[in-house]
Amino acid sequence: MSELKCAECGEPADLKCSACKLVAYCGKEHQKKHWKAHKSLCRPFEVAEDSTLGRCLIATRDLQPGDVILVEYPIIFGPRPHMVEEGPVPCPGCCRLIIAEGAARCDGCDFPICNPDCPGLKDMDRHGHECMILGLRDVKAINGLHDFYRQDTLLPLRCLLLQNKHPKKFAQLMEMESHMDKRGEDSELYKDISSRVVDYLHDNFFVPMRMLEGKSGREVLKDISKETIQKICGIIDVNALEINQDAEVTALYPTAYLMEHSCVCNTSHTFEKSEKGYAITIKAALPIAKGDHISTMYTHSLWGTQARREHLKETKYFSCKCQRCADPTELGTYVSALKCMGTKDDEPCGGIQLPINPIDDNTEWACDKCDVKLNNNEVAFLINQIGEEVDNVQLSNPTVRELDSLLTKMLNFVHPNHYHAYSVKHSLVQLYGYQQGYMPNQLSDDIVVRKATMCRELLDINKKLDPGNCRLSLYTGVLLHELYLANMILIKRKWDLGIKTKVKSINLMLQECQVALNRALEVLVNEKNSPAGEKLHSLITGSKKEFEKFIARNKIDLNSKETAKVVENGK
Ligand SMILES: C[S@@+](CC[C@H](N)C(=O)[O-])C[C@H]1O[C@@H](n2cnc3c(N)ncnc32)[C@H](O)[C@@H]1O
Repeated sequence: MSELKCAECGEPADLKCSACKLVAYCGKEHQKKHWKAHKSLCRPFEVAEDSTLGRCLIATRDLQPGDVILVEYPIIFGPRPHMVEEGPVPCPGCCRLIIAEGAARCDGCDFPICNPDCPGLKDMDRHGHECMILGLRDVKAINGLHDFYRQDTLLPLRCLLLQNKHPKKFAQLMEMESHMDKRGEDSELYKDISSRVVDYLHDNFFVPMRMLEGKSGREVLKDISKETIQKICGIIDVNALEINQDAEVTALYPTAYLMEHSCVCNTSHTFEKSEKGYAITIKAALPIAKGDHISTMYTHSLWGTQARREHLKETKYFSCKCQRCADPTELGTYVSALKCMGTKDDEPCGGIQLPINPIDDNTEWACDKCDVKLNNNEVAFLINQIGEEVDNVQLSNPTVRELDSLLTKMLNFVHPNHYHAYSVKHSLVQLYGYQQGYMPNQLSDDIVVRKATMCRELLDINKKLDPGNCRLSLYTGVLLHELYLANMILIKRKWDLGIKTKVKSINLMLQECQVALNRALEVLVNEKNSPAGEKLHSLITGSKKEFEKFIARNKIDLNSKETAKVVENGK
């Protein structure tokens, strides 16, 4: 007789839910009846094996945007595994950034901490367990804190510690892809991890640990081999997710890691706060049909194809061939397009250069108006040079004038939608109206119009690159808010001159403001746990109240005929 019991009536059952295989029923009728209760728990995907992707997730039923696909807790989490040579470091208890010099020290291991009452210090799922190992080194550092207390090695150590405390979780972890075949002993990465992680842990903590084990006759950790530590570092690099809330945490999840990459992914995810154990919730961001692959994005949506593919190859060891990578125009955005330098009848030809086959690393770039061709390396060289200049200017706290002139110079070489131009324009729209000399009352109408136009252009790019608002919601939120502010400057100027809603353009701008503010709050829903998202959300909520007061004070009817038109277009 079946050991399974029907989830509806408790009678013996042999019909398992085909989607999650976690519950069973005595028959179809009870399965149907139980669906309402089971729906939110049922996992709407199965794990499949693909010859290119490895394991991946396939939808087992149709999903609509907003449908929950998965909620789960991490197997392990800890401070980001990147070495910090100077500047703030994460507290091992809570991962919040602290200045190590002069910080309080942990009673158990002497690592710099945020404060002695940090609850994570004694928590065995956070610092508590590793502290026992770290405390075996009896030397303390006064100077050279960054070399001596290496928070970047704590996550690999926490992974190693799972083998005794949570052997099942350790086994789950070790099943993940590490790509050790591509990170062999001769690779720079292997050598770097050998000295940065393996030797550090061995020399400082595992040598005294083995001595103690010898004396006590009790084994603390079975496997501390360099192969296992290297593999764990590979697993972290390939599978871990970054949680950037008020602390910089890196976590590994038991199922979420199986999502494949796509540059136009169909899910979004959010993390609960530290108190709730950093549970991840993955939701459909676009309609997903039964049989579709469930995907996320491993790289930056606002990089061009060359940069994204190179990053994926270097860090995740595969060549992306997704719909966006395969399209020379990148979904009609032209974010990698160049201006052709060729001439026709002694005049600039006015054409644009695009890669002939963007998923071929040796592709040529051809002009749509003349015969000039460039090779991929020449393009990479030019784009890297422009990128370096953009980074240098952006880091120097630039003035509007400096950014404007950088943009003008850059537009001799790249399409106005190029991602480097995008980055400069995104900064500019946030400086017009804020920087001395460019305060709202100092801006000419032309500049305000320029700000609004840039916002609309960048929003159009965001919509094409990230239709499900999975990755660019903060960028989109900022742009929608700046569009509202630009419109309001123009509206108030015209209002003061007595030109009111009779004028169609003012009506349209008012309606665009309303749509922009509502949409901005909508797109920020998934950012509620990020400090930047929270701040922006409250700023926009304030603007919305201001806007509503303006509408009420001036008795404006936003429901005139054109409203429907604008709302439709804005959606
Ligand atoms: C986080 S893991 C995903 C799970 C993995 N497929 C497995 O079987 O464990 C990331 C790895 O999956 C593979 N992968 C993910 N997305 C891919 C894609 N779009 N094309 C090719 N390989 C992909 C790559 O090997 C990549 O390093």
